[in-house]
Amino acid sequence: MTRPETPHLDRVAGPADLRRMDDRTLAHVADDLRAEVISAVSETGGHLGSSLGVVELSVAIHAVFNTPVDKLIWDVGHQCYPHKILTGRRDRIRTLRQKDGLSGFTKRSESQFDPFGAAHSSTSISAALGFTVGRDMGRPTGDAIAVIGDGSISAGMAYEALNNAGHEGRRLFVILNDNEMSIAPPVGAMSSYLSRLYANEPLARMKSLAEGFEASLPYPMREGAKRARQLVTGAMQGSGTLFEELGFDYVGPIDGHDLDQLLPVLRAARARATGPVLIHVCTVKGKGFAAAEGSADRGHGVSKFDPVTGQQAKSKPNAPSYTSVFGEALTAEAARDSDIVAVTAAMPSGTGVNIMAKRFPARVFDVGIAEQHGVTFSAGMAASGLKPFCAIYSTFLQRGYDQVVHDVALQGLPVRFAIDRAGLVGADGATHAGAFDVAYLANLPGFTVMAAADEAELVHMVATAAAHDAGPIAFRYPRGSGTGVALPERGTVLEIGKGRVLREGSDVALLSFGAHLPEVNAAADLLEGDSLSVTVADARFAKPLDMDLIRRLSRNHKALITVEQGAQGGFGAMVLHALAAEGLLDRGLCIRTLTLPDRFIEQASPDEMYADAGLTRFDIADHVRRAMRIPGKIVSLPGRA
Ligand SMILES: Cc1ncc(C[n+]2csc(CCOP(=O)(O)OP(=O)(O)O)c2C)c(N)n1
Ligand SMILES: CC(=O)[C@@H](O)[C@H](O)COP(=O)(O)O
Ligand SMILES: [Mg+2]
Repeated sequence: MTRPETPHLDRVAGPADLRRMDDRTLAHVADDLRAEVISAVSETGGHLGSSLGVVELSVAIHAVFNTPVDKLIWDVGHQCYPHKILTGRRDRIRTLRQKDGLSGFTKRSESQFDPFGAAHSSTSISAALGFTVGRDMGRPTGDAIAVIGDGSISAGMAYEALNNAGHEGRRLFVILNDNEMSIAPPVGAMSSYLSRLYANEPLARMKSLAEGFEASLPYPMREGAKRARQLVTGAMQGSGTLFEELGFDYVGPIDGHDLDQLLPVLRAARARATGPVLIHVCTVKGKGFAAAEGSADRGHGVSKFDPVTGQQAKSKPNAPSYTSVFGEALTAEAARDSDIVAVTAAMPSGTGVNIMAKRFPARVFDVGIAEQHGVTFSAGMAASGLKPFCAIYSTFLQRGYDQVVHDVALQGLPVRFAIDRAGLVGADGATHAGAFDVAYLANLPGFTVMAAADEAELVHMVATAAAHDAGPIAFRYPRGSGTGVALPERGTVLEIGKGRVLREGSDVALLSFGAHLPEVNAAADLLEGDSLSVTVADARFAKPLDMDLIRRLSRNHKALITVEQGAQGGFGAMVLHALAAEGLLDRGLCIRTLTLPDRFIEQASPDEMYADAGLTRFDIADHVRRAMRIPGKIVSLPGRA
């Protein structure tokens, strides 16, 4: 595919080159940069819309601030592609999100221009404040600049940071990148508040710096700023913006695609700020690429596409996604039981609850990026007698863990946790890999923890969760397509704590928990080729464990191997504890617990990631052969500790 001509961008090896350019040239660089982002992402897929929205902002920040001495922290980091191109990574930008390629997020190990890694939202202001303290305590660090989106600033953590930063009063820059979009349209009172500020155009007031700041702006912006200040002050009857009430100087809103506004405002702020400043920048998600700007999610996450038409490459899966099966099954249960409600934290389509929302809009709640609140809100609804399904990705639920423990588990409330993206997810990499949920849930008293081996099992688990009022219950399932099994007309309520045996053998028992079952079955086939007689069982439950099944497997086989798509401390650990407690390990049973290794797995395709983790069918078979001491058959498994 022909690549765009980018003569101005070609002159930029790093931000220092931007600082030598005049403002007109910077505008040309921005145009080239936009073309380069579109061209690169058309080959890799990724977070296109957010990156296109900050092209001018990326140029302006690097042109005005002294990065990497000044610390630029992108919230979430999904909008960092222009930043990567400008900071010496252009030659690798077409490896984005691939094995051994550039991360799709900021990453400390990748560049000195990424001072703080991210991928989960709303951390940037806290991290930036940390850098300012480092600076003020003599560390070799300059200014700290956090760039945070209107979606991400709706999270509790961002308010905690604003509150603390306003109180600290240290010189700190927060740039609010307001594109009036999250992944879905943003929700909540904060979003409405920002829209009202947005409506107060034209721009600029800055309470303590106001006169000097306005004087430093070029005419006619100076006049606009003065007018806006009077207008806003009048309109708000003398009160400041929320940010000012929190101790920040507020500048804005300004047009984030106009370098003639961005550059002078950033320069003035940099020259004059003595305390925390919030610069409110309005941008368009997907800016400059019609297919992105015109799509419902503004090109938030795209697969490879035609850079001219924007047409995305669509793979044709031969099975529905787990997410859509969950959404349909939940909707079917909700149709039968009007007490069922659902909660999502800003991911209605990612979690599939949008399917229920179409039919029962009043019973589906998008709380914004607010996992902690989402969990306790669900707990409150459960306490009132409703049946909440709290649908949150495995890694994002980590953020609501104390709420899971303190508000749900401790009170024994029947919140149903639908945990999508369990296991390795591919291109988003380690930050989004759902590795820990079994370990962090199965140790909680009273919790029931299930994992779906295929999409039909998922339907049964939704029915089981709907029927389960005895306490909290969770079911996990992976990203992507199911296995293609036939789906039941209606889910069957599973007996709590009962697994199932899928094939009976006598030498070795493979006890699978969750969606790795096809790989476990394939390993069993390999082992049967070695004349081993193999039992394959699907545990279904990590808690409570099916002790009858585990006793039987441990007594009737020479080896018992557990397999799961999760970290150490999860299902295998539960089985080991139970076996040890019953003295079943004392009789020479050979047992192995196959989990993800004790390290983070870098981005690649899910299959490549499981190979890296040592969890392919060949790895499983080799573990069995080693356990059974069958030398000579073992395939080498280098370095997978
Ligand atoms: C804790 C957490 N929850 C959910 C997400 C998923 N997520 C990634 S980007 C995003 C929307 C962010 O919106 P905004 O900050 O406005 O940035 P924009 O995409 O509009 O540029 C969401 C919900 C996440 N990364 N982290
Ligand atoms: C940046 C972010 O957190 C989301 O956009 C995430 O990449 C979505 O992942 P899925 O594609 O699995 O929904
Ligand atoms: Mg946004």
